[in-house]
Amino acid sequence: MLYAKTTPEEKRRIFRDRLATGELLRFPGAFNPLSARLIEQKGFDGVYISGAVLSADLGLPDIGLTTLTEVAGRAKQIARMTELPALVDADTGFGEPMNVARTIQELEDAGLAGMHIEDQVNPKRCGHLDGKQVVDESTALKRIRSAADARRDDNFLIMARTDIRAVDGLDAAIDRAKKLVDAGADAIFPEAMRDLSEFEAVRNAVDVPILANMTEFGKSELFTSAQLADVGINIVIWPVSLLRTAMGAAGRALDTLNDEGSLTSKLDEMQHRADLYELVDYEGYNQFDTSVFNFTVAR
Ligand SMILES: C[C@](O)(C(=O)O)[C@H](CC(=O)O)C(=O)O
Ligand SMILES: [Mg+2]
Repeated sequence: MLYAKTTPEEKRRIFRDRLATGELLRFPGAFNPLSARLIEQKGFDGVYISGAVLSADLGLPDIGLTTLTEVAGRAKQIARMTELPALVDADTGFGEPMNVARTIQELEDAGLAGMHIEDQVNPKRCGHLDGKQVVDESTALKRIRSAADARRDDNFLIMARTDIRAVDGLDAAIDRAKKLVDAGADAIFPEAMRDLSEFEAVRNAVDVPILANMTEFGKSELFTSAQLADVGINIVIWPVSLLRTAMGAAGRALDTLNDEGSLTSKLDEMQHRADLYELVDYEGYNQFDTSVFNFTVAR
C-alpha cells in the first residue's frame, strides 16, 4: 500500500548481506512503479531501473539526454513502491566527477540501494552498439572515487561499469575492472561481454560482485540464470525486457483493434482488473476507509 515498509537503509543492508552470500540475484528492469510491484510479487530479488527504459519512456534515445533530476525522480517513484532493493543506471554520472558526487547523494536520498556509473564519453550510447568511446583511465577512476567519497551510507552500492571491452578488448576490460575496484567500486558491470568465458575471466580477476547484462538484441548471448550462476555472476539484469514485452503486446493490441474493431480476442493476454487491484492492494485501503473496497471483481 502507498509505499514500501522497508526503509532505504534497511533495503541496502539486506541487499549487501545477500550479495555477500555469493548467490546470483535476479533484477528484472521495472519500466514503471507498478511493474516493480509485479517483479516483487513474482519472487525476484531486486528491481533494475534502466537508463534506456527511462529515456525510451520519454520518447528519447538513450544518449544521455535525461537529467539527474528526471532520473532520481523516476527512480524514487519506482524504488518506494517495492520492498526489494532497486539499482539505478546513472549513465556517466551526469557531468564531471564533482557532479558524480552530487548524483550519489541525490540517489541515496531517492531511496536507491545502489547505482552504476560507466566509463563512456558523452554523448554515451547503449553499451551493445558499435562505435563506442571510453574516457581515459584517470577520468574513469575519478568518477568512482568521487562516488565513493560522496556516499553517506556505506551500504549504498557503487558499481563501476566499464564499456572498454568493445573498444580495446578483454585484457583492457580486466585491467580497468581491477583499477576501478582499487578506486572504490563495490561491484563491476563488465559491459558487452561476448561469451561466458569472458564473464568468467572478469569474475576471476576481481574480488567483488559482478553483474551480467542480459539485454536482448545486443552483443551478449542470452545466458540462463543457471549458466551465469555457474561462472560466479552475482547479479543479472534484464534491463529493457519488460518494456519490450509490454510495447510488443501494445503494438499487437492496436493492430487487433484496427483489424477486428474490438479487443475481445485479446482479453486473455491482458492483466485482469482483479490482478491489477490485488497488485495495488485496493483492499488494504479499507484500513483508512471501509467504503473503499466494498465490491467484488468477477474473473
Ligand atoms: C543496461 C543499459 O545501460 C540500460 O540503460 O538499461 C543498456 C541496455 C540496452 O540498451 O539494451 C545498455 O547499455 O546495455
Ligand atoms: Mg544505460
